[in-house]
Amino acid sequence: MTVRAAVAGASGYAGGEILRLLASHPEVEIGVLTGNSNAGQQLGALQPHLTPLAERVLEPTSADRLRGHDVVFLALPHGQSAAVAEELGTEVLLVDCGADFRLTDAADWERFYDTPYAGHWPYGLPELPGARSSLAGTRRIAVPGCYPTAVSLALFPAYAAGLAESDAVVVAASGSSGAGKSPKPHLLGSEVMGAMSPYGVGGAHRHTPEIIQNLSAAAGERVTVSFTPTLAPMPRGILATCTARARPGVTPEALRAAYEKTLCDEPFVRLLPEGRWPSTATVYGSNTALLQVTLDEAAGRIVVVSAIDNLTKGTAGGAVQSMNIALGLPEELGLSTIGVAP
Ligand SMILES: NC(=O)C1=CN([C@@H]2O[C@H](COP(=O)(O)OP(=O)(O)OC[C@H]3O[C@@H](n4cnc5c(N)ncnc54)[C@H](OP(=O)(O)O)[C@@H]3O)[C@@H](O)[C@H]2O)C=CC1
Ligand SMILES: CC(=O)N[C@@H](CCC(=O)OP(=O)(O)O)C(=O)O
Repeated sequence: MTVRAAVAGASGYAGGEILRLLASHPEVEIGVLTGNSNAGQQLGALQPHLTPLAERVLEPTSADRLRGHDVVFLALPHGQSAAVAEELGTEVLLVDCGADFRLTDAADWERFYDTPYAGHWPYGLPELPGARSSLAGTRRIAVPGCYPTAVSLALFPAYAAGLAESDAVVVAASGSSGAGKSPKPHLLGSEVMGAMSPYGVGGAHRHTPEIIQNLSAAAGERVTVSFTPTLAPMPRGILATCTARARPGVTPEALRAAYEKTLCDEPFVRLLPEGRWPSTATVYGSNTALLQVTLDEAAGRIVVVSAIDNLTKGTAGGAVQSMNIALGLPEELGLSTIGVAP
């Protein structure tokens, strides 16, 4: 099978990472690439690491240009995908890396985003209970946010096994590429280098309802989440430290056994051997989520640390993994679990 794929937002970080993966996907042929302010430019001027595609020219983003492909990846700012989706028929598989179709509750959307609620699509985190069956054969995929990927993979096994009380506390650090390529004052090199800074504190970050949605579905009851994101002086990576009160009687052995049982067949989630802890460097450029879990018996809390590359498993890798499932291809095709070191 040859799958012809277009990428809208090819000049951005997410679009660039999608192209890095598609360029070595054995079943994909790369079709039209679009941008906005950079339309008309050669890709080589914007994404110089994508050498085989350097001479490709970006077209303006429009449904007409994206039509006629088997798959269209949308790596556009929030609020831009719905209009494109409406114009493209259901014969094309649309994979949206933005937030537009992630939330099932319109009220959550309206609280955190400033465009009208567009609806929800099958959610592209295949590891969550029931996700693979909703992705198989679908023509619409909502790729999760990068923090929700790291946090949901860390905590869903504890909730699905009924081991955690329904309030979680998460502190996560992200590399600066999570904020996209367009210039922002707090992302100037001199502001980011040498500092860790919190933002979106106190329930204000828009990923909070998405994390709650995922953990509540796994738990079968409403889970509350206190989520504190921080910006770290690195280009890529998320390290999420996630804790929840353990249910009475939970032992370290039962906790570990639940994680082993839930994750043992997952190609892209790896529970590390006891005593080893994840780090962002290890997953750089790979589609792997690394996890470690322990029980802090004195505090009565489950502690899970997860590391992902925000652009790979946190966006483009998750998008390609979900595309593979939707098209009936082997889930691991075109995706590497091998990182880059040092
Ligand atoms: N960065 C990350 O870690 C993650 C990003 N995402 C999501 O992926 C999407 C893209 O993010 P990211 O790549 O980081 O952002 P960037 O700012 O790096 O890229 C944005 C892209 O969208 C294009 N664009 C901007 N405005 C418009 C518009 N009005 N109409 C059409 N195209 C437009 C830009 O084109 P041009 O440059 O030509 O102006 C560029 O190609 C976002 O929805 C983001 O939330 C999801 C998970 C993680
Ligand atoms: C460091 C940084 O700024 N990260 C981004 C999250 C990136 C991501 O996953 O987000 P989307 O929901 O935009 O797809 C943020 O906190 O807004």
